[in-house]
Amino acid sequence: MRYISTRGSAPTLSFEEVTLTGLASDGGLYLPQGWPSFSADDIRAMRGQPYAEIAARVMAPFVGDSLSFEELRGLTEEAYGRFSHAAVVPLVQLDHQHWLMELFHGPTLAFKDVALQMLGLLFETFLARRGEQLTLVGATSGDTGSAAIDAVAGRDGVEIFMLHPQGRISDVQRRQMTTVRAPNIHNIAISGSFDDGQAAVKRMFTDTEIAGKIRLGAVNSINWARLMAQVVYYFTTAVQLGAPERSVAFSVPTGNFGDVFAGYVASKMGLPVEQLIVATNVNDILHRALSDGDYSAGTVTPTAAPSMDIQVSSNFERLLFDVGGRDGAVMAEQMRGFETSKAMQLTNSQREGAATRFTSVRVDQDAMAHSMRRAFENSGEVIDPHTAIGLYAAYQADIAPDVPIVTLATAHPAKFRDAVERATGTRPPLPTRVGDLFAREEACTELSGDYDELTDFILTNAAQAHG
Ligand SMILES: Cc1ncc(COP(=O)(O)O)c(C=O)c1O
Ligand SMILES: N[C@@H](CCOP(=O)(O)O)C(=O)O
Repeated sequence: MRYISTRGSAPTLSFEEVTLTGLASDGGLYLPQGWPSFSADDIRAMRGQPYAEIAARVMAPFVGDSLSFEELRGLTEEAYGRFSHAAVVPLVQLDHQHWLMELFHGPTLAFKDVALQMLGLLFETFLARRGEQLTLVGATSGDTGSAAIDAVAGRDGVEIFMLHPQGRISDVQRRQMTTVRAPNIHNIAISGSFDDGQAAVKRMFTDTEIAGKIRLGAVNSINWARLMAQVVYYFTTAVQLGAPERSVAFSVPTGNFGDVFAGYVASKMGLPVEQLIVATNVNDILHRALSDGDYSAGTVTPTAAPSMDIQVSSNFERLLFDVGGRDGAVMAEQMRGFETSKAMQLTNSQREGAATRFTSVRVDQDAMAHSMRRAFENSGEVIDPHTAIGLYAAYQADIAPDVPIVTLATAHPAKFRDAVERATGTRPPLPTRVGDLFAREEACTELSGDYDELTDFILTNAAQAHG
């Protein structure tokens, strides 16, 4: 399997190279040259298999010859052995048509663990094999940060600089990052939004001065391996609900468009996906883009679902490239325009291509709170604000009554205790695996977010730069 950039002028790479590279040197995102496909028999044969086995089967065509199947299965067993639920990603039925896919049983209580536990092991395996080191840079609106830090803390060959928007994430999210003590972990709080942090991180990957000094790697979903690992749970869930004989719809709380894009990949691989419902909060660039072609970024509004407070959705570029005819030159031109004006109009072929699989719903703060209350009162389920947005959209969407609709429960409610308590009157306790979070000491550097200040800080503190 080879990987190509959405902007057409970066070198094509193997899976091992793409995992260690992150963003393409032309500023684009890497995608497989073609989509692997599974037959109905392949999908049927997944029924009853453990999560780690299905994960290895789904990832194998993407990994190609970078790992043998046995090596890959060894890694999936190790990664998913760290989850606190035997099913890894269990399903909970709410009523005759609605299910929750619980993605928060990993070490840091959000869906990011599913991919980042795997990515940490991939980094370790590939770097040891090459005898190389990697400096990871990432931006987080709350969950990627802690999952990435947990996945690499104390590991050889990697260090991480994680940027979060100061004051715009929950206390639990912040402490899950800043209380981890290991010499290879650097937390940075910047003034501004997640979008500001993500823009700085992306710029670092095309900065030749940095490339001359350290090797950078990505933990955000700009890294293809992140998305690959997220494709798996669409398969494990759909086969439990009757695939390949039965089609399933998914409602996905969306920000950076990574999780829902993984669902799109699953459908390209042959999984019968009825529809992908993109659920946004009031930071609704994706809803506007999918409903009337207007992809224009406004300022980010802080909400009670802070992990989705995103206006520039990185992975949307992957979708536009794929549905728009995979023309790197056209995509590069379109994205250059967007980077200058922060606005673009989707072409007709992009709109039509997206409409074949995606629909969208914008969920405001009142609807989100109503959704948390309704889940609690009707089913006794305490759900977090992000999941509530997905579930609200699931009930709004126009899906035939015999099609199961699965909402991705992307975070544990305890991560957002204040918002959950306000909506439901119930304060979820912290699970024991993070029980002493508020007794631990925090460590974090505060920076303005200015690009030169950030890169100076990274180059001054990166062990690799001095190694
Ligand atoms: C809890 C939670 N839900 C939903 C999302 C949105 O996912 P994505 O950015 O992949 O669209 C995020 C952040 O990514 C998140 O942390
Ligand atoms: N919601 C994310 C934002 C980063 O998205 P990613 O999937 O590209 O890492 C977060 O919680 O940090």
